[in-house]
Amino acid sequence: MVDIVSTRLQEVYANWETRTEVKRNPESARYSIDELRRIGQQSYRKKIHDREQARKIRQNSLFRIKETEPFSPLVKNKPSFLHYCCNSCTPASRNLLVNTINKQHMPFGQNLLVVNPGVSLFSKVFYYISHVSNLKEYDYPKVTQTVLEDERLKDAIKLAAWETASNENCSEKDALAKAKARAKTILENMEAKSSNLLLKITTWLLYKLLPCFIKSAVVLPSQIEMLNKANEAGLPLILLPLHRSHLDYIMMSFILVVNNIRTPLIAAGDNLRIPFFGRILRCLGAFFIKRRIDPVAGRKDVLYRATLHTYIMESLRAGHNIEVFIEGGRTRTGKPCMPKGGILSVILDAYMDGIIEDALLVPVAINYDRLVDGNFVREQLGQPKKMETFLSTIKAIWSTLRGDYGIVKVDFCQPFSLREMLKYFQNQQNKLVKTPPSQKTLKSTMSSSSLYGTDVIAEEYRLLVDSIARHVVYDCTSSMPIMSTNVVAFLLLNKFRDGCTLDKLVEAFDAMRNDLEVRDKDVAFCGESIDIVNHALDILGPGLVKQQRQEITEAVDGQLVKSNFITAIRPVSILPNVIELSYYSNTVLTCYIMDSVVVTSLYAELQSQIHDSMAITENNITVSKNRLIERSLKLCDILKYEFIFCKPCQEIEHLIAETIDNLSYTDMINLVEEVHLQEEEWSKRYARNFDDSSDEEYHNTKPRDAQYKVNLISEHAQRMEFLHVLLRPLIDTYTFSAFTLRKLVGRSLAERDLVQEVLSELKTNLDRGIVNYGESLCVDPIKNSLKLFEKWNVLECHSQENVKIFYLKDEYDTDSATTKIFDTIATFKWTRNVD
Ligand SMILES: CCCCCCCCCCCCCCCC(=O)SCCNC(=O)CCNC(=O)[C@H](O)C(C)(C)COP(=O)(O)OP(=O)(O)OC[C@H]1O[C@@H](n2cnc3c(N)ncnc32)[C@H](O)[C@@H]1OP(=O)(O)O
Repeated sequence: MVDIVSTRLQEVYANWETRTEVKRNPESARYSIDELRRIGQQSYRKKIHDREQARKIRQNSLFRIKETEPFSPLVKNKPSFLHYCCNSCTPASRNLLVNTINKQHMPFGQNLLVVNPGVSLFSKVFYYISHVSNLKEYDYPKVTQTVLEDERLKDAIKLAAWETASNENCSEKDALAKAKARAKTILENMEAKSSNLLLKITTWLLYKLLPCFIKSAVVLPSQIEMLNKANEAGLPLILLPLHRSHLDYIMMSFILVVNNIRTPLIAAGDNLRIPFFGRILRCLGAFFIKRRIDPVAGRKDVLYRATLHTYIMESLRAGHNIEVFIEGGRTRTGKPCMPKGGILSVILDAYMDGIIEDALLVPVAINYDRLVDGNFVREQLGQPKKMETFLSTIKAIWSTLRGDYGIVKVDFCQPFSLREMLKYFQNQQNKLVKTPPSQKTLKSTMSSSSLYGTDVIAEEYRLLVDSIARHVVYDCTSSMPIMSTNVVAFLLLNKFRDGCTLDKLVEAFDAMRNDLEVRDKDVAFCGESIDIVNHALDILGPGLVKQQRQEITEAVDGQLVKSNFITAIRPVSILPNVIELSYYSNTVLTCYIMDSVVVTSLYAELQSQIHDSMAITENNITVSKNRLIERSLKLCDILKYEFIFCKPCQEIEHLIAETIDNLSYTDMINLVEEVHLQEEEWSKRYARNFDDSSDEEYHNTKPRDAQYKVNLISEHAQRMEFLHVLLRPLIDTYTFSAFTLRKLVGRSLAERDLVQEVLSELKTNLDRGIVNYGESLCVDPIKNSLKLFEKWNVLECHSQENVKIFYLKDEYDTDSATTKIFDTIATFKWTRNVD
């Protein structure tokens, strides 16, 4: 247990040791500039080289290594399954399958859909039934009574009764009875009733059904072992997955059940409380919560909050594990959403109130070759979400069973101790605020009134919950399995938008595969790149990617000679298909986000000085590092609701500086050190990069500027353009959202209408060729941009009958003021005339 926690902490703050070493031993910070540059470049290149070597070794000895692993017995090759899969898929997929499933393990994990037949005759004939019936059972205590008897809930009931009595003019006794009945109903509608029997039946059913539409469900054996250890630690596990599909919670529970780990209670939106299925979900661990906690905006539903709060607290006390989809819904864009802190804050409350001694938080990332739930294109083009019904669920299940969705990969991150995490944040806060630790302690005494924590929440506490939530989402994103379809979609949209040959695509795929491994990403495919690319193209299908066999003829001695066939590949880059393709591509975008931010800022900086045509002709364009950092910071601020750029414990400025250094190591930009930088200054800055960010001495020394020369050699210019293109669709969305603000001058608009205005502005400009990317027409980023304008105090929003109404703040209620906002964002839009 201690191991898990300490490893986690080691991982999270891995390079501190190196930094502290530089700090402890100032001699090491006194290298010459050249030496430091050389060390930086060498270590970067060595990393790439080591990765490449490791990859080769892994590829050659993959199965030998796996055979010696201690976790193999559960999985065994089962001919009927392989036969079924191979018959139901295309030749390319079959190749990939034979490469992978035929072995005991997938090279990138273990396929959980395959079961060892066992030794007895019964288990050989009825291996699934035998396997499922031997699975471990757990006690899932109900907490109804303890919740209803909780003193704080009783207080909330009295408070709600008092409010009703004063508002509705009824007697206190009647109001109290009403409030009590309501609390009971809320609890009945909410609570889970996990049943071992139903879990086993469902597991058996899933063994039968999952292979109909997915080829394999892969997870690393070492992660399962880690979870098993954590499960045995006697602390509640808080599973925090990112949410992509309805299959997420099914896969999560399935993995836990088949590995004999206690299944959690899962916070499910009450839109899933549909007839029949709702009951089943409840018996499989779902507890239903309102998606929006206060139905009437501005009025807190005290009774509901208190019931939910107490229910979670008591469930934790009773030893349940909890699973929360921290984003509060499925991502519609393929990028992670910003986390919600409500339920996480209750878990923190449970620790602070001493109800649990600690909890293990487990970030989880799940990814699919193809999304089972169809796509979100309708919603992203402004149509309202269709609510789940009994009939729609049946239809969805039926169409899912007939589909081919490839591989599912689940990645469990290392659990981290809530207590350790809080201790760390507390230390950070103490250092920052410089108050004696005794005054800053987070461990509160039992809070007297903790109605969902609301009346005791300090801003500091909110930030703390928020930081943990962001940390979790960051961790999940970093370890998100990258599927073959993600890479292919990413390359097609950003590198080969006008099409390419299959050979070119495979070449680029290979290069990106290496690059992703260098970046420590979880690449969820193996085998020959050509097979993988074909598999991805099959899975994406002709709706998203067009493939055409073309005959190439050559003229020899004036005569046409028949030669080769080539396959031409072309992404379907028109609306609405391109939005779906960008969903798959966006998973990879998060891996390149910092590079793209810096390069986009570099373009913005160049745009402001591009009039110097002499510099271009002489191939002597330079930019200042500080200006680049400044612009990058601005861009990060603009896109702060789109991406979590770094962990809350990291400083974004450092990350940007590091990205600039990395770009210079790849020679895309070259440091012109002689111009401004003194040796001593460089040493200091280098030491600062390795330093604990809280060190006062370094905070107070503002580093001097450095100049970088942009390398215009074609290879580097192409790479730069590629990184630049990645953010252009989003920047277009934000620019036109800012442009539309002028429609609010002197009036207000409902959120839906405002979003429609931005969409139609984008559509008009897409038709005119001013907007180049169809994927810019996307509701989620538009809503995020409105959130940004609210944060910038440009927009104000109030709710009227649960509809958000937007209007401009007084100081921005003019054309010129809105134009300023537009200009701020449009700086990052590379205009055609200089393109
Ligand atoms: C073996 C085979 C098995 C098969 C397999 C079966 C599986 C069978 C299970 C099915 C299971 C389905 C699962 C579906 C998956 C979903 O349905 S995902 C959707 C539902 N889940 C979630 O949303 C979870 C995450 N969401 C939250 O935690 C949200 O905060 C809530 C609780 C939903 C509320 O959201 P909201 O109304 O938008 O309000 P929000 O702004 O978040 O804040 C609410 C309150 O929380 C508190 N709060 C919020 N942020 C903070 C903070 N940073 N610090 C402190 N307090 C905070 C405050 O009290 C706040 O109130 P105010 O003081 O602001 O008034």
